[in-house]
Amino acid sequence: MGAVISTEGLTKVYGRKGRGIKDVDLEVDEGEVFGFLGPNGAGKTTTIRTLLGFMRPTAGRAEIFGLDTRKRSVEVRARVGNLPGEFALEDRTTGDGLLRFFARLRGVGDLGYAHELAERFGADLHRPMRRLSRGNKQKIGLIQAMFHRPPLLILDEPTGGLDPLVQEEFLDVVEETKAEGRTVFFSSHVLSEVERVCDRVGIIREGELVTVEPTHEIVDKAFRHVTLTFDEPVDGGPFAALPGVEDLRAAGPRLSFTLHSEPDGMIKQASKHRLVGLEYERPSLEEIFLTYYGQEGGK
Ligand SMILES: Nc1ncnc2c1ncn2[C@@H]1O[C@H](COP(=O)(O)OP(=O)(O)OP(=O)(O)O)[C@@H](O)[C@H]1O
Repeated sequence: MGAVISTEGLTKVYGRKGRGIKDVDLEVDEGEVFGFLGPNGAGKTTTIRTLLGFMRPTAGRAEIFGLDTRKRSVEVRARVGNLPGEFALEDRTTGDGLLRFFARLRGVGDLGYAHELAERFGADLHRPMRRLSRGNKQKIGLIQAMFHRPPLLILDEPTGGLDPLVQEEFLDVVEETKAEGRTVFFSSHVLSEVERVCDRVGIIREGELVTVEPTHEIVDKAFRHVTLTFDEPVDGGPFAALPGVEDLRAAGPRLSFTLHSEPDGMIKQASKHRLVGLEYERPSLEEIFLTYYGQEGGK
C-alpha cells in the first residue's frame, strides 16, 4: 500500500524567534491510523497546517496522495476531511446549516451519515454555533470533517473539550473508518486514546520528530508505577535487587517503585508475603516524553 501522507524535510520557521518545526519526515500509509503526539507548543498544529498547504513551508515539501499540497491544493482538499485546531465559528448559523453548506460545497447529496454522527456524538444541530459550548462546537467540527467519508482524515486534537463518553464514541468512529480502508491522522496529547486506536505513533518535541514507532512498542517500553501493600512491614531489599526495579521507597507495610521490566519477578517475590493491595499504573504521557528527552541527551 502506498503512502497517503509524505513529507520530506518539512520546515516552518516563524519570524526570528518563533520555533515552528524543523526537518519533519513523515510517511503515513493507506488504511493506517497514525497518532501525532506532543506536548503543548511542540509543533503539532504547525505540522498539520504546513502539511495541508495552509501555510507555506520555509523548506521541504509535503504530498498527500502523491500530490504536492501547495501546488495541487484544490485536489488535495477534495480528498481530506480536516478538523482545524481551533474550530470556533462565532456564527448565527446552526450546525445543520453549516453541514448543508459543506454538503453543497462538496457535492454531497446524502446527509444520512452526518445525522448518524450527530446522534452518536450528541451534537446539537439546531442552536446557533456562537451559543454552543467549546465541546459542542468541536462535535460539529468533527462531523463536518467526517460526514462525506473522505479517504483521509486529518484531525487536530479531535477529542479536546469532549466528555469521556463522546471521546469513546469518536474512537469507535475512527476504528470504523479504518475498517473501511480509510486513513486517519490525528494529533493528541492523551496516550490512552492513541493507544486504543493508532497503529503507529510519531512524537514531536520542540519542532522535531523524535520517534515514529508502532504504538505497542511505545507503550511496552514505558515503565510502570507499582505500589505493593502487605499485611505487615516487608524488607524492601529483595525487591530492590530485582531487575528493572528503580526508585524503591518503603513506608511501613507499603513498597513503591518504578518497574522497567515485565512484572513476573516482582509478583513472585511479592507472593512470599501476604499481599493486601496492588497498584500497577502506566506513566503519564509527560513521563514518556521525558524518557525521550533523556535519551536525546536531555536537550
Ligand atoms: N503564528 C505564529 N507565529 C509565531 N510563532 C508561532 C505561531 N504559531 C505557532 N508558533 C510557535 O511555534 C511552536 C509550535 O506551535 P504549535 O501551535 O504548532 O504547537 P502545538 O504542538 O500544536 O501546540 P498545542 O498542543 O499547544 O496546540 C510554538 O513554539 C509556538 O509558540
